Amino acid sequence: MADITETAEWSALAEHHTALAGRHLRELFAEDPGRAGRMTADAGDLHLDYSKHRVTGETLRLLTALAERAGLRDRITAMFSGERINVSEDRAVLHTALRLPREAELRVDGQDVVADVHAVLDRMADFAGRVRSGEWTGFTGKPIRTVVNIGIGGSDLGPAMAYEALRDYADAGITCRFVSNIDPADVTGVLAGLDPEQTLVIVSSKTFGTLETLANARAARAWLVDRLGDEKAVSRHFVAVSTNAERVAAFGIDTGNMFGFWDWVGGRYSMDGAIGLSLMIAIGADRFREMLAGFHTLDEHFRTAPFEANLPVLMGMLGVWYTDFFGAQTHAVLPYSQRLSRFPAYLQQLTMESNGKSVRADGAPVVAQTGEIFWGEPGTNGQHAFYQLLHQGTRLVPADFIGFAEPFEDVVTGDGPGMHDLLTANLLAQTSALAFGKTAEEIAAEGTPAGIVPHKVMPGNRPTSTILVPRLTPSTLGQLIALYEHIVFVQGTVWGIDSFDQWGVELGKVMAQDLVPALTSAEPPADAPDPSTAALVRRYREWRGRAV
Ligand SMILES: O=P(O)(O)OC[C@H]1O[C@H](O)[C@H](O)[C@@H](O)[C@@H]1O
Repeated sequence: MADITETAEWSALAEHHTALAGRHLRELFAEDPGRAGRMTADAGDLHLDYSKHRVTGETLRLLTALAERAGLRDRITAMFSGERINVSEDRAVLHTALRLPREAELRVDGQDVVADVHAVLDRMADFAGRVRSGEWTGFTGKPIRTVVNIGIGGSDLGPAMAYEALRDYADAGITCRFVSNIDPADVTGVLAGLDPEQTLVIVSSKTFGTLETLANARAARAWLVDRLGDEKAVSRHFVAVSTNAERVAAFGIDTGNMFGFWDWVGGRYSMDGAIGLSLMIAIGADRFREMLAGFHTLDEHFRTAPFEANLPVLMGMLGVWYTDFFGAQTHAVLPYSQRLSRFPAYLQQLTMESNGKSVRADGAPVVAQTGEIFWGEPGTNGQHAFYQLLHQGTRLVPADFIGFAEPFEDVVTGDGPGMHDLLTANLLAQTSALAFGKTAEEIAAEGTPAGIVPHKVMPGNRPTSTILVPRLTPSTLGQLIALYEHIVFVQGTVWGIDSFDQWGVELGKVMAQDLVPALTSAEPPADAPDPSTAALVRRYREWRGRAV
């Protein structure tokens, strides 16, 4: 694989960065006010304003040239057609197939992928419909009122985030709860107060071998059997989502109540397939399909739009710009929507598990910084917590602001304004303040004492994307998720890494299993992986009243 940093396109960007790095967004706007109108792009219902970035038209031209040079065009074709681009696991990467319309055609190794996807969706829709209508009952004949999804990572974050995002559309009186952590406080807290007769547990695990999920599932099964007094109750209250039927059966869940997916769907790319069953039960199959159509809209945009008007390409390459040329370490994502409170956490897995790699797909070391550190909180909460650092800290933190024109339901008291307009005013104020700041002269002119002026200077020149969306719906949520999936893909392509494996999480899992006996054995353990850990094991055992 060629070294991307040795290409003429990379060098051109490095030179351009030297020329541009000292320029302020104030100057860039003063010289070219038209950039506000020009530096926007639309995809589906998403409107992106990227004019408040430290870029000129030339930067964009150079960034898209780098994307071309990295082979992005061919990589897009390869992914969408089912080539095995996940090389370290020798798998195709076809989450985009999960949202292909029924009439689409895609065969991989002779297999009709679209037919397979829709067969599962139809089974999910049938099951979800029966649960929603009350036709599917619990063991004692009562309808289901609460769905508990047990899973972790990609088998939790997607549905948990999306359920929260779309809970206003949950119209069948069924609520969802999510259990992920192996901390017993999680499962205990979630099950507390639930009526087992009206609770459906979905055990979600691609591998069905994940320690946390199996431990939580056993805990939930024990709770159910204990309360209902009959093992036979399990088949009415437990269903599974997995790629591994054998393990599902071994756990004691009827594989007739299992919803499958395939090894070509990565865990963090799976919430729009069977892993979304809890969400589908909450909002119904029609809404779920609207979400899939939203995903597909962005897929088609990514596949076909020219790079200079392509949202994932633009945003992905802007991330490369700040990561590799400005040395930015992190990337804030700031949804101005309480409903998207779990979106940053969802994006952390999507982006950081995908692109947090130090070797390229060919096994050679990477040649540039990879993997932006994603973080964020919904606005306006973040404003009263960490925005101080965004505005006046020493670090450059590019940020995505996501806002919606229409609330699901506004609150207006007295003569208004409504709370939603106040929310949006805050979003716009923040991006403007971050970009343009406030100079010492402006602050002094307000009569500020000289000693205080430096404290109040707002440096500005802090780059942001603003994504405006008409309203948060199943479709626009699907569009937003697909946008970030493809941003990850664009960056992974430039960095030359396999964005679809996650070998880095394995060692800790194995070591945890090895440490269990050291913590629990009757006799003091003979060894530990290292002296520090040995000392901590001793202290833990002491406090647990075990022999040391
Ligand atoms: O769905 P599962 O097989 O239970 O896996 C759950 C999660 O655990 C793994 O450790 C991976 O890091 C994640 O990518 C995955 O989503």
